[in-house]
Amino acid sequence: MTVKLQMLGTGSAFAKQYANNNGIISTSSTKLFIDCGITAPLALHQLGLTFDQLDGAIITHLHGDHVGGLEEYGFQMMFRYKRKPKLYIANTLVEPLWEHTLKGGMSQPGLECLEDVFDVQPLVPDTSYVIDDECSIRLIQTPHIPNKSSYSLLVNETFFYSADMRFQPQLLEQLVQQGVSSIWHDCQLVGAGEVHATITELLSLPPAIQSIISLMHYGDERSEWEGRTGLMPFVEPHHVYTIVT
Ligand SMILES: O=c1ccn([C@@H]2O[C@@H]3COP(=O)(O)O[C@H]3[C@H]2O)c(=O)[nH]1
Ligand SMILES: [Zn+2]
Ligand SMILES: [Zn+2]
Repeated sequence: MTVKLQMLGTGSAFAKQYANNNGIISTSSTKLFIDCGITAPLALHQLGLTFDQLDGAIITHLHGDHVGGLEEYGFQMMFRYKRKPKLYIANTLVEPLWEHTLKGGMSQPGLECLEDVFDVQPLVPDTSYVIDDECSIRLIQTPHIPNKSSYSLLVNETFFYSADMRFQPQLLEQLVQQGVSSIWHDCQLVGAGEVHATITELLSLPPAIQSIISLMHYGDERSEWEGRTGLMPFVEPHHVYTIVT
């Protein structure tokens, strides 16, 4: 049972040296985007991949660096590849993703809801879903923007992918106690962490937790922080990581 994760990009929403923090999670039989932001179509192309090589996407929340590539993904799959990709998304985000994000560009006769474009798999948060023999996923609602739903992702109950979330030391502690052995966390290197965890906050975690954290969703200042992130390495874009063995 092996699950791999390759990041198309590891950058913050405003980063220009690193593409949006979007990944491709894969098992021997399934390949899914984790988020599909503005830069995802180009980043995918630069990796030598095409949309039809993926089975679908898992979506964490509705910011452009996480969903801004879905219009092109949906249209390419519809008109070029003639197949509906799976869209794993929290049940609370199905309607807003269509009404507030995609409808303006995608609605036309025959395309009137998200289900007309994607094979929508609405996920109930805190519930585990089997993707295939090797992989299960569970969404956990985590705080990001006040009054907006946003989710982190637990893979096989052992790998935690924060997506975008504020510093939640108690949650991280609890996850470790429940058996999580690897955490990929978004990280704001400069400025106040209003909607993301800052590096200063993450550096305050006990060494035992830091030692299982890798940093993603970082800004273009990354090079100034090499060697200054405690026990927490940066996730490298394009590197293929085995996240579950
Ligand atoms: O209240 C807010 C809302 C947003 N923002 C910025 O806009 C970005 C949107 O994508 P993101 O969630 O990856 O990162 C966010 C921040 O960089 C912010 O600083 N404060
Ligand atoms: Zn983001
Ligand atoms: Zn966000």
